[in-house]
Amino acid sequence: MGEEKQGSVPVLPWMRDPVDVALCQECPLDEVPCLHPRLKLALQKMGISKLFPVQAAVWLETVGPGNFDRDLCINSPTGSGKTLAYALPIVQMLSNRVVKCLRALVVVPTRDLALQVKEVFDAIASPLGLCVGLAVGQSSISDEISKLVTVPEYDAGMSFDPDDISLGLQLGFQSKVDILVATPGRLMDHINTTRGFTLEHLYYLVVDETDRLLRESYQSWLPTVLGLTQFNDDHILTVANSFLPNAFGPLRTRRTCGIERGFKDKLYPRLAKMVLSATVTQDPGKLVQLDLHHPLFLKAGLMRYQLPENLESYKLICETQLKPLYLVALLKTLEGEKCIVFTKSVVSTHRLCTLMNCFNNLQINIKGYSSLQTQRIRSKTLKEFRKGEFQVLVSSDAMTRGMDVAGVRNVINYDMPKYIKTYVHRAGRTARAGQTGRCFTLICKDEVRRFKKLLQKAENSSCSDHTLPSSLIEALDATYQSALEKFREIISEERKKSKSISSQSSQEKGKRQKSE
Ligand SMILES: Nc1ncnc2c1ncn2[C@@H]1O[C@H](COP(=O)(O)OP(=O)(O)OP(=O)(O)O)[C@@H](O)[C@H]1O
Repeated sequence: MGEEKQGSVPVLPWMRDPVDVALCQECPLDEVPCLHPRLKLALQKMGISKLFPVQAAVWLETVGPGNFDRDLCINSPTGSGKTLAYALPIVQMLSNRVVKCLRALVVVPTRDLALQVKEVFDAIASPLGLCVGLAVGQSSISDEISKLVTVPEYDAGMSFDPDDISLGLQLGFQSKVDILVATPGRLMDHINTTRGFTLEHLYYLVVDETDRLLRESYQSWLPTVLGLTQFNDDHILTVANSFLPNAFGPLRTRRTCGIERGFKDKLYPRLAKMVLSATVTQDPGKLVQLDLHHPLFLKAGLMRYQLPENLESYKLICETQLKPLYLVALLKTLEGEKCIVFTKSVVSTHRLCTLMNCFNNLQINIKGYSSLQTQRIRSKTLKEFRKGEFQVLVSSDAMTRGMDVAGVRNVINYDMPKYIKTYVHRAGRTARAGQTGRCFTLICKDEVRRFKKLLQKAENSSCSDHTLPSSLIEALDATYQSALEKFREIISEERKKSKSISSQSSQEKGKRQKSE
């Protein structure tokens, strides 16, 4: 995760004059203008009685007087409720749709985040009769397709010639979903190969964790999506209309460059976009890819990066070789509270988990969570963590963007983050939705200055020293030494195993090459 090079004054003019979300008040549901009664009921069922400031601000710019006239770029702290901020207006706007077709696409960087976002949509969209789909590659592609598209009867069993997608054949397909939550890779699979999957009727595009998604191009998903939603071909529409006169009916969404929703004398809807993150990029080269229309920048606070209001940050200074010992001591003092421990890489995550599990009588349940694991294992681990079946989740950064786990009271940076962005996203796994939380960072003396400089880049970042009783450290020392011995044995076994596997596979490769 690289830090951007430019200074803190944004280059793009629309970023220099943001709407301050913090000036927006929380809004009780009774006072939310035009809120659909069933949407209100669904929110109440979720235990929500008022909109958070960012949700109220987005509502005003979308459903409210703003009427989606401008695309929104939203920079609001972790845990401030960005998911509902974009989900609510989409569901409200689609609540009076007559025919089901894919109208809203939400793109997120990871599968687990997609599952989380889908759950939020399900809770508010189902009561309004809207269907939400998932394209994340969790199940087989055919299974996913069967949940996304209805294949016309006349077409069932017909073999598919990809060079022969005539419009007539496309017409009988029907979307089974109104809203789709997708990761970029699987989205591209459907765009490229799933018959009947079309973005032609799309009204709303959400790019969540925008800065992360813009960093990686994922098979050019963004230009592809934008290209497909600017579809305009009168000839094809004429053919379509003569083939099945009422096939499109109220769905017709011809997109023509320069014809915009909500602007005078403009007849057809444009694709409305909402892009969000707690750390929105200021890089004009990246932002331009989103092709935002008259963008409105909604931002909380004065500084570029903001930590949650009720977060307390602490530094715990210790010698590098004693870090595992201090971590165990710290966890013991946290007495069973849910914690996420962040390391610098998947390898460090594996090693730290292994070492921690070598401690005799630790009485703390620890599990690793990383991209080295299969999706099934990761989902299982996350489920157990949510249920509180174990206390400490050890992870590296990539997988935890946007993760919302109730009751996480502490975040521990076992390795100091290199960038403030990383600190913001890690620390943001706690102190969510106005709750309190603590973020501890383990550092050695040499890192103190660098750490202070890093935190100065964020609002609400005051950081005190945290000390542990020396008696506790001394008491744990012998256990630590024996844990280290066990750990070395395990690691050397693992090395031997991986060496023998790699020599076996190179022998097999050699044999294959000889026989060819
Ligand atoms: N209006 C509300 N009232 C009460 N709780 C809410 C409200 N809106 C959201 N929440 C809760 O706040 C938590 C954080 O919301 P969400 O995950 O949308 O945050 P976020 O801003 O997207 O954070 P991140 O930047 O980390 O992704 C969730 O548990 C959500 O259920």
